Amino acid sequence: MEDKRMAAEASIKYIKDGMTVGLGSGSTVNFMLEQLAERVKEGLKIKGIPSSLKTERYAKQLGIPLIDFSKTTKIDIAIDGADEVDPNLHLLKGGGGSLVREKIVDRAADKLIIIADSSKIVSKLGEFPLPVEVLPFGFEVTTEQIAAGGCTPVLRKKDGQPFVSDNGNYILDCKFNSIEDPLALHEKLKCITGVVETGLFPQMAHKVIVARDGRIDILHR
Ligand SMILES: O=C(CO)[C@H](O)[C@H](O)COP(=O)(O)O
Repeated sequence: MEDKRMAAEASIKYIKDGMTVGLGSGSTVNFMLEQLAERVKEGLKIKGIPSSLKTERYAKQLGIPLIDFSKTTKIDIAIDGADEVDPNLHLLKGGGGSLVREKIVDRAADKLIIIADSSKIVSKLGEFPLPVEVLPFGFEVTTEQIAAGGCTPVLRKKDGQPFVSDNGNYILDCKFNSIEDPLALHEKLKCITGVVETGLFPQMAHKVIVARDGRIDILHR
């Protein structure tokens, strides 16, 4: 937890006065929100665009000013977490189930900074089951088609019921073990009707701030 907090703190210096800031999701991002709220109290002027309802609620509770995404398409910087980061800075995300909105916000940003502890750094993506958001309609068929690609999709559940994303969809956690080509796999999955989005974020991160045993490393693409 301390490393997540450190990585979060190291990202704050990239947020400058006047910026529109994409706010990712997850426990590491929550540390960033807490520190950002402190800067806002000290006078930093920013507008946040949250990437999930959870982040929106927490940012509001902390007093971070938000702007309606329908009012702007320009995001200066986005700060987000990740479940896995490979040596090319390709990301696997969506452990918290917010991958679609995260991808929209992160892609819209001029710069995407990922904050993580060292447990997220891997040589190959895929040990963490890949979250794939699918439409509830016909999801059994979609599941079969995804499984034919060489993985075991498991419908994410919460309190015994299917987990429902902020967009009203289901999440399939797909264990691939090792993903050779993240971009190719993403494109293949996106061709399946019923797949809304995958948790693969290839070629998106500009910087990854990693904290390991109290030390910060910055990885660049
Ligand atoms: O992609 C995400 C949510 O959909 C998160 O960024 C990812 O799961 C990392 O979470 P945490 O910071 O809690 O380890």
